[in-house]
Order: sequence, then C-alpha cells, then structure tokens
Amino acid sequence: MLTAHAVDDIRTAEQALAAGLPDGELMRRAARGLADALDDIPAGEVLLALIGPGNNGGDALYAAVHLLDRGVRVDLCLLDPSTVHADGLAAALAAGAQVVERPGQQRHCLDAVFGIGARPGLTGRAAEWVEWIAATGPRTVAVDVPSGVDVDGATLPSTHVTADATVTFGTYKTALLVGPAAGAAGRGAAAIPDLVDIGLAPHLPAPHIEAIEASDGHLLAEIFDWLRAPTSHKYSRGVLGIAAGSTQYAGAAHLCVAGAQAGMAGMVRFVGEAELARRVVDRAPEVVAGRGRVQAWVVGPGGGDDAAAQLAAALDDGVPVVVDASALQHVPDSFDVPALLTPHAGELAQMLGVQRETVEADPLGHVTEAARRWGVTVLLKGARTLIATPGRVTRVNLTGSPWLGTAGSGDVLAGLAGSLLASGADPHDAGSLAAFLHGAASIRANRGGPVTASAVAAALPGTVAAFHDGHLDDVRDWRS
Ligand SMILES: NC(=O)C1=CN([C@@H]2O[C@H](COP(=O)(O)OP(=O)(O)OC[C@H]3O[C@@H](n4cnc5c(N)ncnc54)[C@H](O)[C@@H]3O)[C@@H](O)[C@H]2O)[C@@H](O)CC1
Repeated sequence: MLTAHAVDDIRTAEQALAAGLPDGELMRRAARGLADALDDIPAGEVLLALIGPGNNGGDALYAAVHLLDRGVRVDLCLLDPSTVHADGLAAALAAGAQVVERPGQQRHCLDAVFGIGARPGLTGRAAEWVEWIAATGPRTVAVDVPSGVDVDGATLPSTHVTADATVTFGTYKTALLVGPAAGAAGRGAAAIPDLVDIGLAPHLPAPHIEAIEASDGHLLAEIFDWLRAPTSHKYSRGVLGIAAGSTQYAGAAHLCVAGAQAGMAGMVRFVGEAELARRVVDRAPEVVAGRGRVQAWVVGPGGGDDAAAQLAAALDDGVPVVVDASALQHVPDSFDVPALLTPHAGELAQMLGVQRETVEADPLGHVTEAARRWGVTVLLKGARTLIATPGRVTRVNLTGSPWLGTAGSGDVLAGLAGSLLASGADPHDAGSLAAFLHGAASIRANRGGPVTASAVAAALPGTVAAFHDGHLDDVRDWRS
C-alpha cells in the first residue's frame, strides 16, 4: 500500500527522527536524494532554482552543491535574501552557484519556494515566477510539493506551480496523490512523485491516505481462499442481485452484468423490465432473471423511473448494497445495511446540494463529508477516484487512464464492486479493489489507447488473477 501522511504527523515524525541524528543530517539526506533524482540534467546545462524562506529552499541549496559538482550550472532566484536558509546559501555559493535577479532563459527549473510549511496560494514575486514558468516552459521539478498547493486538503488555489515532476521526502503528501492538486505534481511517467527515503518510516503514524498498488494482491487472498475452497459452490461464493438498466438504457444492464461476471460472485440474478431481462439472459446465459436470495445488491446503473422502488426493495433484503447512478438521488437518511455509494462529481453535488464545480474543486472534502453524513462508504469517481468510509483510512485509486472516461465504464465498475461485496469483501475494500482492478484492466485492455467499457470488462478476469498472483507487472506500477 502506498501511503500519504498529514503535515502535522510528518513534522512530529521528522522531529523524532532528527532527535537521534547529527544536526542537519535530514536535510543532507533530502538534498542527496534530490540531486540523485536530477541526474538526467547534463553537465553544462543551466538550472534555475527558485528558493523560498524555509527548509524547502535549504534542500534545494544543498542539492545544488551536488549538481555543481557534476558540472551543472546553477542560478539562484531568492524570494527574500534576508530569510533564505543561510548555511545552504553559503554552501551553494561556495560551490559556484550565482544569484540572479530574475528568471531568464534557463531550461531547467527547481521549485523550492515552499514545502510543507506553505499556506496555499502564491503572491508577489513567487506568483511572477509561476507566470515565468507558464510563459517559458522550463522542465520544472518541485521539491517535496509543488509550491502553492494545499498540501493536506489537495485543493488547488489559482496561483501555484505546475511541475513536470516532484521529488518528495520521507512519505507522500496528500496533495501528491489526490486531485486536483496531484495534477500539479507531475505528468506522464512522473504522475506519481519520486519518494526519497530519509529514514522516516519507523516514526510515522497511521496514514492520512492510502492507495492500493500492483503488489497488494494479498488483499484478495481471503476472498480467493473462500471462493476456491473445495466445498464452495455457486451459492456459497455469493449471489449478486442487479437491478439495473431500462429498455431505454439497456446497455447499462449488460455492462453492469459484465462487470459482475468478471468479479468473483458465484451467480448473478437480474431484476428489471421483462424485455430487458430477456435480452440480458440472451447475451449472458449464466445470468438468472428474477428475484431470489442474494448476498448483495447493485441498484441504479441506467435505472429508469423505478430506481427508488428498486432501492427500497434491495434495502429491505438486509444485505450489502451498491447504490449507483439514478438510485443515488433516493438514498435514505441513514443505512441499516453495509452500503457503497458510487457517485461521480455531479451526482455527489446533487446529493449534497452544492454545485458540481464545488465538488470538483475539493473532492476529498466532499467525499469525506458524504461518508460521514450517510455513515457508509462513498466512492467518488474521477481521474483519482476516492473511497471514504467513517473510521477507515481514505483510499485514492491510482490505476487507469483518461480513456476510462467512456460511456458504460461506471456500470462495469458498479457490477464489479457488487460482486466483491457478494463474495464477502466489506464496502471499503470492495470499492477500492474494484476501482483498482477496473483501472488496471483498462490499461491491460489497450495500453496507451482508447478502450470501450466492454473491453474493460473482458480484461477483468485476467487482471483479477494477475493481481492476486502478484503478476500485475504489465500494468504500470505508478511509482515506477
Ligand atoms: N523538517 C525536517 O526535518 C525536514 C524538512 N525538509 C524540507 O523542509 C520543508 C519544510 O520546511 P519549512 O517548515 O521551513 O517550510 P517551507 O520551506 O515550506 O517554508 C515555510 C516558510 O514559508 C512561509 N510561507 C508559507 N507559505 C507562504 C506563502 N503562501 N506566502 C508567503 N510565505 C509563506 C512560512 O511563513 C514559513 O516561514 C519540507 O517541505 C522539506 O522540503 C527536508 O529537508 C527533510 C527534513
């Protein structure tokens, strides 16, 4: 599991670590790791380091010493010479760095204006530097975090640095993994920052955020043991009831069923309009049409006018339920059964009575608020899907690509999550595993290119097996 910690917890851990080390050792470790991460800058190139008043600037100044040693030229822009890390500046100047009044033609930039001590947003000189980066486009690497972002809240004030890559120390910060701030930390292969080990791990408490990785297949072990027990049969594996689609949106029913069949449930029951149910069974003969005993429900994908009645009936069954799409607007004030709500930003906005843009600007705040308000798991779909449950560490999903934003993709996700629920996963694991596998399957379906929701569903069984067996190496590990 990849983890991010809150700023206060990082500071406490750093103090505990530093107490057992020689003075300045932590900054030396950070600077060495930063310089190593910049080893692709060729000798003779010029790097402009934007230096702020705190230790973040100090890291960059000591890293400059290593870079100068390698023949890289280093120009320094100081936010305020009177507050700069004095020893770091002296060391950089002694090694050959020069202070320049303003940015110029440098093609490499190091953003060391602010780190975890920052208040969100940039003004004055720092804001002018952001304009320079936007206008001239140097390759920009942020030190620890892109300056100006909201480090714990992961929101993005209007003025902030947008980096091509970030090198962070000790542990991830929330803003490096969670959108929209994470979008400012790097792109492409550098979307997830490099993490420099400074020895902090033993001092860190429980994380603020966690993310499933390719190496976390053990999360499926318990479910697999249960499903593959010699005595298991279709009912013991779990029966998933799906109340989805309408003749108008028949595709949602097919895709939700496809997602469920790629999951682990022993059987899928479909409940819906007679003509639709006939078509679903025609296409997927393993599906049983009509009501019966189930271990979990999915209600809402492509649902028609009867979504409220279908949800009420599912809730009466007393088993865990995935509430999706049209059923989301009919959720009760509180739940008597374990539940996984799967809205996108627009649906969550409607549930909370706010604007869509408000949710998009602060997804972490709103998913947390919704999980607290309904007392259940809420999975907020997006480029970095979030899964929040009261009393659990919020998870962010790092698999997938923008191609996943395609019609029917959410229906597949709901079916997959439902099948995990029916197989015995709790809603937090079901939601986060489904998001992870769904994203991974989309990459395996067509790496680097467009995918259809059907193709994602078709890639799921192989993805589930590869993840469980620890062979997901052909899916990008977002740290590499
Ligand atoms: N604490 C430690 O032991 C270590 C810290 N490290 C580095 O130190 C950084 C944290 O250092 P600091 O606590 O000095 O914090 P910063 O380097 O983020 O600087 C904080 C200073 O900037 C000012 N400031 C913050 N936001 C501002 C804004 N928007 N406009 C104007 N001024 C603003 C604050 O008043 C404060 O004086 C980390 O991000 C990391 O880069 C690393 O060297 C590893 C070890």
